[in-house]
Amino acid sequence: MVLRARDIRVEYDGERPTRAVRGVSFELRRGEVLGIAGESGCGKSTLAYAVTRMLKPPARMTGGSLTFRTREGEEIDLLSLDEEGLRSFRWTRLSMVFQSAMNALNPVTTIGRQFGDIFRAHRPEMEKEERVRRTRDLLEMVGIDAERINGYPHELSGGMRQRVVIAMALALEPEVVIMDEPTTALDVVVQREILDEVERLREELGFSVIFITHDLGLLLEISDRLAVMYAGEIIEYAPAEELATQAAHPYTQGLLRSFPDLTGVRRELRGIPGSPPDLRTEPPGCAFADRCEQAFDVCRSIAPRLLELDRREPGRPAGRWTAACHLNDPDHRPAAGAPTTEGRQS
Ligand SMILES: Nc1ncnc2c1ncn2[C@@H]1O[C@H](COP(=O)(O)OP(=O)(O)OP(=O)(O)O)[C@@H](O)[C@H]1O
Repeated sequence: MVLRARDIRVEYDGERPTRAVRGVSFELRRGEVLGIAGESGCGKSTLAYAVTRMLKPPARMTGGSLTFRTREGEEIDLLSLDEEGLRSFRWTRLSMVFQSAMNALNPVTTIGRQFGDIFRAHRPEMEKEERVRRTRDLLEMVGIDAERINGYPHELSGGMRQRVVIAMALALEPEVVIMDEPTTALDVVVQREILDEVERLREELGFSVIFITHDLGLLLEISDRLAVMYAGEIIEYAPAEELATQAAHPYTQGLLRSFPDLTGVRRELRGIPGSPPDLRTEPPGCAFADRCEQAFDVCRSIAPRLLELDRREPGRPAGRWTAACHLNDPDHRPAAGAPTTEGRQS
């Protein structure tokens, strides 16, 4: 384990507060890619900002704990770090790449100087020569000509700028990199090249990744395990490979039906009808019930718990599979043969 989040809760203050993250727990293992999927507005980015301690008002963390275990074995309570502690923690232990990150590069400063700023702040002992050498290495590592060190961001394409941002995130050899829609703004070919690059670097350098996107197909390809979010909660958490064929939660099943089969088999594409609930409200029962084809009476009155399922993870003994759906709960699911469908409300 490198990062453990327990019962994270985040609200956006307001007349009626938006409860954007509602008790999320996960454990990131060393060297793995953990994918976080879910429709727009389900709280993925808010969770990423909470984990990196970058939430700004009106967002407020109202509960939970975050523990980081360093490669030296020391446990750090991230919520107890002060500004100074956070500054040295970010970049060196954990770094972030956000969707618009490529636009965050300073337009009037050379690429080399922007890397230099990171090294000067975190490795003050580094000589100038060493900083330049390291920057050139990093640029080449992400497939950019080292001569670009003296260039400006506007001289680079969007894909190249995003590569620069990824190189910066890796500059101090962090143990965890959080990527929130890092390639969404780029065309498919460039996106693929960058993802292949990230995968290669991860194998070479051994960092763990939390990868956030609404693109479930992409996540199934690149993740070891996947957490599916709905209305601020993780509703299924499972090994990615198996999730594609054995999803336990009707919402995950719906997401899987919403994009073409990776093997190219033609099938009818059906999105999930309806839209996610307003996160300022808190109706009883399962947040997905109104959109669920398999909902039954209990779903509208009792919120399902995230339960461990009896699923095997071949070759991965430590694996766990959890889902929050009454259909998987022996205490609630209808008896075999009984009707399970009330019919979807429209
Ligand atoms: N600054 C804010 N003030 C109030 N509510 C906010 C704010 N930012 C986000 N929210 C709300 O918090 C909820 C979660 O948003 P969030 O951006 O985390 O979701 P997401 O899954 O990352 O979606 P997307 O992929 O569109 O970014 C949404 O209901 C959103 O409207």
